[in-house]
Amino acid sequence: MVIRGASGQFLTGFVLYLSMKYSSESQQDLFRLQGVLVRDLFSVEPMSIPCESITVLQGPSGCGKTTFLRLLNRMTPVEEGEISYKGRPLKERDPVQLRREVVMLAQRPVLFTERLRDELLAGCLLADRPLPDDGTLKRALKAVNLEKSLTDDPRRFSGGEQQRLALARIALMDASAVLLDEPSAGLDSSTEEVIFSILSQWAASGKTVILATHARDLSSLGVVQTRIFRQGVVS
Ligand SMILES: Nc1ncnc2c1ncn2[C@@H]1O[C@H](COP(=O)(O)OP(=O)(O)OP(=O)(O)O)[C@@H](O)[C@H]1O
Repeated sequence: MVIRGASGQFLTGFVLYLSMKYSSESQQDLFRLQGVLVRDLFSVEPMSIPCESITVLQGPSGCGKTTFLRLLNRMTPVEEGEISYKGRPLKERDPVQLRREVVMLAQRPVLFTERLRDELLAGCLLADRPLPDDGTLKRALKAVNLEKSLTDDPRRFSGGEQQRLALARIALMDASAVLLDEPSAGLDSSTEEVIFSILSQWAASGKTVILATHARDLSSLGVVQTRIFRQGVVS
């Protein structure tokens, strides 16, 4: 009786340990970085990026923020160290599928078409998702505070409007993580605030947001973890 009880307790403890380990690696942390070193540019202290969080990358121009973002969707290969995504090595992931889940928004939004409707659908086509109807597209525009007709030409939009269009396009893709390279660069502070509060809503609704920014006021982003590039080390 005693022996069975003891072994039962051990087994329960062991299973509990395994399930905690599994859940901490695959559910709570979307990315884990260990021993990552990029050329002579920077090294990364061991870090994790939790699911449904906002991580802000800060540092002077040229320190490697864009390069860091590109590591996370395999646009830049990891040469030293290891990055895991959802508990599995990133290098084992199919890059095309990975970039449907971990979507990157470049510093200047790339426009593919001459009609707002097609522009919004372009993300879904890339992500191989069913195409939403006009009602869904209009709701996505409303969520980013963009009052435009679906037949408008996005090439005539202002920089801030194009940036919000790019956010709506990403929202429709239903990505698990979004990498943003200075999403408010060159925009006024009220547009920056709108963009940051959209990112905050994304994190609250289940997306993981990682952005490089020079912005000083991060209050409209809500709770963030900040990673600073200093003297070749990201900590
Ligand atoms: N593919 C590449 N091969 C070699 N060097 C590169 C490559 N891409 C960028 N670099 C260099 O790596 C350094 C870091 O560039 P990166 O764009 O990551 O910096 P950043 O912190 O995002 O800068 P900024 O704030 O100005 O956008 C720069 O010196 C850049 O010239």
